[in-house]
Amino acid sequence: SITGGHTGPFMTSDVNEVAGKSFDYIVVGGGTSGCPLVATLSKSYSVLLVERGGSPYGNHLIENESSMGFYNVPTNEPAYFVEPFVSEEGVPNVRGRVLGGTTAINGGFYGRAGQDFIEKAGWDGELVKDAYEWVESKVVFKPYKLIPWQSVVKEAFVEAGVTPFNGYTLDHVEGTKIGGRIFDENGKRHSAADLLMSGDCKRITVLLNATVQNVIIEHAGDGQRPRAHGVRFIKSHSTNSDDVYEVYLNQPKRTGSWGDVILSAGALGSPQILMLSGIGPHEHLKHFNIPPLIHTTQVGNGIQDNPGLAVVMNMSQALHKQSAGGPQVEGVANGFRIIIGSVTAPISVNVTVKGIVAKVANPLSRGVLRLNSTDPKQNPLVKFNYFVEESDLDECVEVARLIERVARTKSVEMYLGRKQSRIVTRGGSIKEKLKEFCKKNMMSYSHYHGGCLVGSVVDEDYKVFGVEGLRVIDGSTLLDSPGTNPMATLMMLGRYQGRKDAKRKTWSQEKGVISYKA
Ligand SMILES: Cc1cc2nc3c(=O)[nH]c(=O)nc-3n(C[C@H](O)[C@H](O)[C@H](O)COP(=O)(O)OP(=O)(O)OC[C@H]3O[C@@H](n4cnc5c(N)ncnc54)[C@H](O)[C@@H]3O)c2cc1C
Repeated sequence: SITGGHTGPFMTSDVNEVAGKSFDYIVVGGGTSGCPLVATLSKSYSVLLVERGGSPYGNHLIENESSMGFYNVPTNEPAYFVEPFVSEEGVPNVRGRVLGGTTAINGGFYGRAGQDFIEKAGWDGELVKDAYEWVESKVVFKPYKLIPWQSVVKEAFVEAGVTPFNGYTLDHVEGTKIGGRIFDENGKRHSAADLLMSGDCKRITVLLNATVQNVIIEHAGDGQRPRAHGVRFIKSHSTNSDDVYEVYLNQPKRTGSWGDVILSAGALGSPQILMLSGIGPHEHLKHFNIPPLIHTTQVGNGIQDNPGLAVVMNMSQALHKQSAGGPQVEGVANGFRIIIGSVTAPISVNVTVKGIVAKVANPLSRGVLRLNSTDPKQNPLVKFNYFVEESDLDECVEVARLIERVARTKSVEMYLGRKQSRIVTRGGSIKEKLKEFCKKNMMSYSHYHGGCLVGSVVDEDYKVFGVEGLRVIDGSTLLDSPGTNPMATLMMLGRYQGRKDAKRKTWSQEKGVISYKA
């Protein structure tokens, strides 16, 4: 079933069940931040969630840890739950296209952001703690036991100097740790979609397989700021792009107050929808004949990705047989500047490879996102500008050195039965050579974020500057990488902002509402 047998919210792919109706809130994108946000808002308001993908439930490629990574086979099939994209510098990447968003396709490793990140974001520490705990009580699990490769890298990280060993912890602490994960002891994935079940299901409507094209924004005409009134969407899998549907926000009686349209469509999706709604650089929008509404060069700016490296282990055939699995152990090294982990990834049925992967935790290079087309189903153009800041390349050299140190530890040698040959420093250990190695072999760690930065595109309440009733809550708003893996903090953010809204608005208690009609 669409909810995997859970008693969940009403879910439909039938646009006619939703078109023309109105809700207190409309959330666009049922991903990492969107699902906890909807669940939380539903305690006080009626909420529509519009998601371009389908349901994750019953899909064994999503649900089973042992299938993890099979989806990495690039496909341009439009209904597939993994959407590939390639940055303008030619680096391949993926994004989730399914309820649960990227938590339905990711490695599932869960770790909170550090205190300094929370403080810099200006969030309320107590509310943040409550929000993390809420998420953790529902979808986060302590590894039942470490799989062999994870036990080996745990020892190897410590041997390579990633110390101390911190045991099991969800905190962002220096050294080696066993972290949380969204796979339970049976290897079943619990994506952000599961969080919807914790909402008031009677007040949640989930529209699947519907792609939002733009936000409906109207000028009041009396000197007031323009206001979001609803969204326009199309069927994700229809070839007839002329069929456009609308859905609206409620306006409570007697108050001038409205709910919001909230974009939670991720670092690629949210800036794209803002531009398609006329909010962005005017020259760029003009090029696509999009009626400009608010001129801001900031939308799409500041997008970032963490460059990383991966080394695949040279090993015997017998070891190839272990089933695939997500990371359980992570190292926080070089004064929080490097994150190191490992994977067991499938390359075909019954054959997996083992690798060590690491990323530059806080890159300084920033890129830009622009439209490719007015079709919301097309990926926008993204340029991350990897290594445009020389210091990121210097950090990548340290990443390379650390990976090689780990790969050549006794712990790894004993397990694999052979010493790993030099990979990174084969061409010489001179820094310039290592920089070349990094440029040639860098990969994305898929922790990309930014594009609707707090302070530039949205204010500290995540409201889009210049428009009433429009907000963005997802990875596109992050000013910096949380350093560690971002999923925990983005699920927390959805919960956190939902709770802040419950405090901010009391109008929902009113019975009567009048619906806005275009
Ligand atoms: C392969 C991979 C492995 C990763 N591993 C980890 C890990 O182990 N641990 C970790 O912490 N992080 C990991 N990450 C990163 C993490 O998963 C993401 O940073 C995070 O999930 C992004 O959350 P988000 O809410 O910003 O976007 P998403 O979760 O991607 O949500 C966006 C949602 O919006 C929908 N959407 C987009 N456009 C539209 C539209 N126009 N209309 C309707 N719906 C729309 C999408 O389908 C999607 O469901 C990984 C990422 C990848 C790609």
